Amino acid sequence: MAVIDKSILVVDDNAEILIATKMLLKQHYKRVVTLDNPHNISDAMEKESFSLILLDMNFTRESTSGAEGFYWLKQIKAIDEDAVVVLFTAFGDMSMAVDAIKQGASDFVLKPWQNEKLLATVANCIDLSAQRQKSKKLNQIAALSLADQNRPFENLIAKSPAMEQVFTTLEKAAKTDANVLILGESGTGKEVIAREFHKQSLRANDTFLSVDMGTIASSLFESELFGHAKGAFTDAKENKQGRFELADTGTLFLDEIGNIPLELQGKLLTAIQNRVITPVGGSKEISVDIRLITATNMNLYDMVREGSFRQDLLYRINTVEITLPALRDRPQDIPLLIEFYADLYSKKYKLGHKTVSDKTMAQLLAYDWPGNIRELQHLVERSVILSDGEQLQFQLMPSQETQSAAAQLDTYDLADIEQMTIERAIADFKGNISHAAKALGITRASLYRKMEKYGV
Ligand SMILES: Nc1ncnc2c1ncn2[C@@H]1O[C@H](COP(=O)(O)OP(=O)(O)OP(=O)(O)O)[C@@H](O)[C@H]1O
Repeated sequence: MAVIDKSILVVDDNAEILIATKMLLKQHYKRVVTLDNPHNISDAMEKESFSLILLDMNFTRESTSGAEGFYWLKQIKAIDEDAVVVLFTAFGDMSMAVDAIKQGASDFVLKPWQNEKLLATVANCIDLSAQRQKSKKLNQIAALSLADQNRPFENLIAKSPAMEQVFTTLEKAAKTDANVLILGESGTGKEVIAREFHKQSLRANDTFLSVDMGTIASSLFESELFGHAKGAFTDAKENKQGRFELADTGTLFLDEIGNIPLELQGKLLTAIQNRVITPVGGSKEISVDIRLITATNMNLYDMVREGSFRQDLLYRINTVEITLPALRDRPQDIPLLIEFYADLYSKKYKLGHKTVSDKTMAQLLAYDWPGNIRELQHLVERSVILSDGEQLQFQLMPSQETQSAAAQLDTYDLADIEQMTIERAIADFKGNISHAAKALGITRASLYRKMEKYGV
């Protein structure tokens, strides 16, 4: 019979019981650790993770109340609330069993035990806990992916020669586990390409987890990435897995990698190098198997020169490096993208087929597209909704000069001033949302909210 790669801890003051359980369990489980003194439990748990702990209920001679078992159960749960504990007692009764389960034990075994029954209980509890862990992980992934569910589509429009180069690299590198760095202006499709890498990789059937480092408060970076132990800080009410652990066996996409503060860059480097993380407030290292893809619209090479990005981290994440062309540099794709989104939004809003006149298309081709495909997508959506008749009309963003003149308009309306300032910042930073948000003194997330509000 195959031995399962799991560790089990048995705690009992009776040496014969320890020997007997060890001999029995060793035939089925790779590692069985025994302790005759419950005071050593926390040390043992610090050193390794156990899939199950078999715990005696009475340690002091003459003791039959089970109170000690309940005490140690509580201690174990305080160290790891997900620990699977099966209690052992010679004096079990139903009410004690119910109490033990209420206090977090997974099951109860009466001594003397029948080997078959003990093995079945251990196997069931381990299975149940694995299922619980899996569904906990899926729930956390589902919560994180809620925003993704609103993505209108997964298609990729790219026929231009500039994008061909990108696809050649993608085809060569997708099936390897090499780290990938995707560079490019905001809205050029970095996340779309990262997803494509995942879809074409050997991990395609596993999780793709995207984390926008631009929207996480810097005080929470570490716990978001590496997780935290219960009690690690005031709000840490329970153990929480970080994004590295949630993406285990899949792909982790760290967007806006340039936003990671220097102090965390070293920790990130260690995690990527060793594929091992330690949750905040935790003492145990956890191995993670992830494929790392990162992206940014910042110039990481300049940041290395300025000392705000670690060179060793850059060389670790850029094994494969792709720079996505700006939309203005792939004009062949503009008509295809406009057609695609016009069709998508016409169907979405049930507004009938829409077309673009040659004159309008010429204007669109000559336009600079500072916000790249994201801007095109929003413009087409707005145009589908607002254009009268079958032909689409567009309101293109005024040039920087017109924008500056507009900013000097004499108005006291705060909302107007806010909108103008936002438009000016976006134009000044050529659609780079991170830089514009920084200049405006707000987060990227709140800049996006304001852009939505003003229809920028
Ligand atoms: N090739 C493409 N075909 C169709 N739509 C695309 C393509 N590339 C990107 N898009 C769309 O453009 C929008 C912006 O793409 P994405 O979020 O991937 O850009 P980004 O470069 O990651 O932006 P940011 O730097 O702001 O995070 C998305 O709505 C995406 O669906």
